[in-house]
Amino acid sequence: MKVIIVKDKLAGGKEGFKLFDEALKNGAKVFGLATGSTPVTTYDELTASDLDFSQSTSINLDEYIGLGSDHPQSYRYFMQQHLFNKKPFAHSYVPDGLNQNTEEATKNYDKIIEANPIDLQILGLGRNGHIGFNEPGTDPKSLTHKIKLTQSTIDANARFFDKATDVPQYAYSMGIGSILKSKKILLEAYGSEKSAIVKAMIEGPITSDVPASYLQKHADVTVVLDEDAASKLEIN
Ligand SMILES: N[C@@H]1[C@@H](O)[C@H](O)[C@@H](COP(=O)(O)O)O[C@@H]1O
Repeated sequence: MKVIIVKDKLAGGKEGFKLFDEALKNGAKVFGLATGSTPVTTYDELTASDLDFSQSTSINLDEYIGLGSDHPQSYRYFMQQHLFNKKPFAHSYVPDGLNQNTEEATKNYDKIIEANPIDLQILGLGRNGHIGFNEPGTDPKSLTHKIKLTQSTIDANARFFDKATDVPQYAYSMGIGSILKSKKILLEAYGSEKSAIVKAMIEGPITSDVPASYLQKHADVTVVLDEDAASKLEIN
């Protein structure tokens, strides 16, 4: 893993932008995208730039089950607000949270990922080490699946909802196996509340207790951290 430590998330957004810029210039066609507060500064850099994604495809990691594209907390809505409305892609895929037929929803999404191999995947990091919504214990070979969110994830995401009981309990998520098939991976993490899990991801054993630790097996991962998120690392 290549680790880049920057002062703050604004500087992190610039590092993230560089990877998108470079990938696009090197012919990347498919971008795997993430939600959460972490990638926002990278998306801000992208929308402020003259990069053109109108011939590109985007595939998002995950979506809450039960929330449609017009729900302000759905990940489709988030992506429209933070990126797609300002920087359109030729095709933008997000799992269909309103499709209650798990078999159909997950298989459809796997077909999309198979037909569009991801050149660059951007990831955030859950406080319990999840990537996408792949909670601890998820099979490292997993494809798209329905997942029951852990209480820690529901609590962490409750800040975006009126009350904790409004947070959906289930989500569809691209699997760890699919994430690891991406050609290049960029993971960003900011803030001291991520420092322990960042250390476990980079310096700890590869274990299903910390899904992000599987990234140690991938040949081309760049981790962008601010000083707080990096504060527990040995290299610091
Ligand atoms: N499914 C998303 C993840 O993809 C994201 O990485 C995580 C961290 O969120 P944040 O970036 O706001 O810390 O939150 C959610 O659970």
